[in-house]
Formats: sequence, structure tokens, C-alpha cells
Amino acid sequence: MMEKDAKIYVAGHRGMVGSAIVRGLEKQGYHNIITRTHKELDLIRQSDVEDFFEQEKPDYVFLAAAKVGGIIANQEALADFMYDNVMLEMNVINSAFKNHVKKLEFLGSSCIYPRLAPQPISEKSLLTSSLEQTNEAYALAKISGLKYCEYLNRQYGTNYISAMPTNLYGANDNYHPTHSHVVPALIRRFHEAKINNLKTVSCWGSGTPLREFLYVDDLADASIFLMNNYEGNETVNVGTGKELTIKELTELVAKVIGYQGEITWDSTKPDGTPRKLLDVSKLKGLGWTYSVELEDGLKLAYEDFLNNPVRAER
Ligand SMILES: NC(=O)C1=CN([C@@H]2O[C@H](COP(=O)(O)OP(=O)(O)OC[C@H]3O[C@@H](n4cnc5c(N)ncnc54)[C@H](OP(=O)(O)O)[C@@H]3O)[C@@H](O)[C@H]2O)C=CC1
Ligand SMILES: C[C@H]1O[C@H](OP(=O)(O)OP(=O)(O)OC[C@H]2O[C@@H](n3cnc4c(=O)[nH]c(N)nc43)[C@H](O)[C@@H]2O)[C@@H](O)[C@@H](O)C1=O
Repeated sequence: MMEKDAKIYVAGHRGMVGSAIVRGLEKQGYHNIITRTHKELDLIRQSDVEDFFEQEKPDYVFLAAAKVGGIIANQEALADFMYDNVMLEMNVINSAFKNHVKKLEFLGSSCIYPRLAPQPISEKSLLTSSLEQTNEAYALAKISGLKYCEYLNRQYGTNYISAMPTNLYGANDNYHPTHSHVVPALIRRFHEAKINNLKTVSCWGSGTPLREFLYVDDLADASIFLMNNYEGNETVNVGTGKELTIKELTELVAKVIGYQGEITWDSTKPDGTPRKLLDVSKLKGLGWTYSVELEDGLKLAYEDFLNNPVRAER
């Protein structure tokens, strides 16, 4: 259990996940949280990261910094997604180890599992067959991070854990029109279609892939829960255990936003993995379940989008 006055470093605190973890920690009474912006500390720079850990000596670390993006961002920049993420993870985890951080939690993603893993996807599916090509580089980087935590535990007896969230959405998301994930992309596109009275909105792929979505404050709550309640080398899936097709998602987003036009499908865009539903029984067994249903979370996310026009521009 983290002590309430423990020094906690949240890496990536300006991102969607990192900012939700900071909110969650503050809500639970943790008050000694340290952060650095990307500008203040580029986590790819090894000696800068080492200096930071030597000076600050955090007790606990949540690693929520990463180069992140949706299907097209990943596909277009395989090399950058691998380099940035591998370097950043190794620097932070290694510096944590060298500076005796008591516990570190590494955040990966459900894309670490094989493209055609049996569904729902158990933690045991890791490295059992080939990855989805559109995000292979990101997945390999994330697998390296979680394995490095496991290897440190096995070789040196550390207590580093990893969590694998399903697709996330919510406050402070990235609403870039082409490089974001599907939920923020749809919120922006349907909103713009509504205010411009457009008759049709074009979405990507066939609409048939199945996805699972978790509201980011639930993910933050689960991350803090795992830091306080889980020890082990095997990763832990974090999701809802519920899925829907992308077509159903587009209809739900259109409903929440109040867009009544037609939805068309751009088959030149990739579908990605056909189905990605996490088996969340391990997390449930530990005592945690999600609380925000998708439609309610989409309403919260849309509210956030409307209230933050500057971020919506990025
Ligand atoms: N979003 C999702 O659907 C999912 C996310 N996750 C995981 O959650 C974590 C966070 O994702 P999310 O919050 O969505 O992403 P964001 O892009 O919103 O946030 C990532 C943060 O990391 C920072 N960052 C990136 N590179 C560096 C660097 N070299 N040095 C310092 N800071 C850096 C970014 O700063 P800046 O913006 O200034 O570059 C940003 O604040 C990731 O590990 C991701 O894999 C897992 C599953 C799904
Ligand atoms: C979290 C996860 O995120 C990525 O994997 P992904 O699940 O494929 O994520 P996505 O959100 O980009 O797309 C989901 C589905 O939705 C369809 N889709 C429709 N219309 C839009 C659209 O407008 N934008 C986007 N992005 N997708 C759209 C799209 O074609 C696909 O079928 C990886 O980065 C991976 O590394 C990762 O970790």
C-alpha cells in the first residue's frame, strides 16, 4: 500500500491517462506527486532521466508517458513508435531500479496480444502468435517494457508490475483528426458535421471490427488499485469485458452528439485487428470492476471536448 505522503512520480501527467492518474491520486489523499513536462524532461534522453531520478528519488512510479496514437498514426510511423517507446521505457524503468524505487507500474496496451488471440484475451495469450501489423512496432515496444519489469523482478527481486488497458477514451484525449484513436476522432467529426449541417460523415474501414472501451478515470482507479493490491510478474488486463462493433460505436457517438445524418465507410482505411476483447477475470478476482458505462463516458468525453477548445485543436 502506498503511504499517503509517499513521493509518487507520474510520468506523462499531461496526457489523458497520466492526468487521470494524478486526479485519482489527489482524490485519494496522495499529496506528494512529482511531475515533469515533456519539455522539462525528455524521457528519451538517458542521462537526463538518470539525473532526475538521482535528484528526486521517488518512492513509486506510474509510467504513463508514451508515444501514443490511433491506427493510422501507428501504421505511418512504425520506426518512431518503436524507438521512442523502447528508449523511454528502458530509461525510466532502469533509473527507477537504480534508485531503489519501491514499486513501479508500467502501462502497456491490449495490442500486445496476438492479432488472432482466442477471445476474450487472457494474459496467458502473450507471445503465442503473430501481432497485428498496423501496430506491431508499438506492441513490440510495450512487450519489451513489461518483460523488462518481469526480468528485474526475477533477477533482482524488485516489485514492478504492468497493466494492459483496453482502448481508452475520456477527458484530456487527443482529438487530432487523423492521428487520434477512434473515439476522439468520432467525437470531433460528428460534432463538426452537426455544426456545419453536413449530410454525411465518413468513418474508416468496414465498421465490422469489435472493440472494448474503458473510460479513463476507471483506468486511473484500476491503476492505483493495482499499485496498492497486486504483486506479480504476469501482466493484468484492464477493461470492461464488453464489446461492440465500430459501426455500433459510430451510431452511439452520433446519438450522444445529436448528429442525424448518414454514416458512410471509407474502405481505403485499415480495420486493424478484427476483435480485441480482454478477459478481465484476473482483475475482477483481485476485487476491481469498472464503473462508467460507455454511453455515460461518451457524454463526459463530449462535455470535455466542448469545454477545451484549445486542446481539441491539437
Ligand atoms: N489512449 C488509449 O486508448 C490507450 C493508452 N494506453 C497507454 O496509456 C499510456 C498513456 O496514453 P495516453 O494518455 O492516451 O497518451 P497521451 O498522448 O495523451 O499522453 C502521453 C504523454 O506522454 C508524454 N510523452 C511522450 N513522449 C515523451 C517523452 N519522450 N518524454 C516525456 N514525455 C513524453 C506526452 O507528452 P507530450 O504530449 O508533450 O509529448 C504525453 O503527456 C500509454 O502508455 C499508452 O500505451 C493503453 C491503452 C489504450
Ligand atoms: C489503443 C490501440 O489503438 C490502436 O489500435 P486500434 O484499436 O485499431 O485503434 P483505433 O482507435 O485507431 O481504431 C479502432 C477501429 O476504429 C476504426 N475507425 C473508424 N473511424 C475511425 C477514425 O476516424 N479514426 C480512427 N483512429 N479509427 C477509426 C478503425 O479503422 C479501427 O477499425 C493502436 O494504436 C494500438 O496500438 C492501440 O494500443
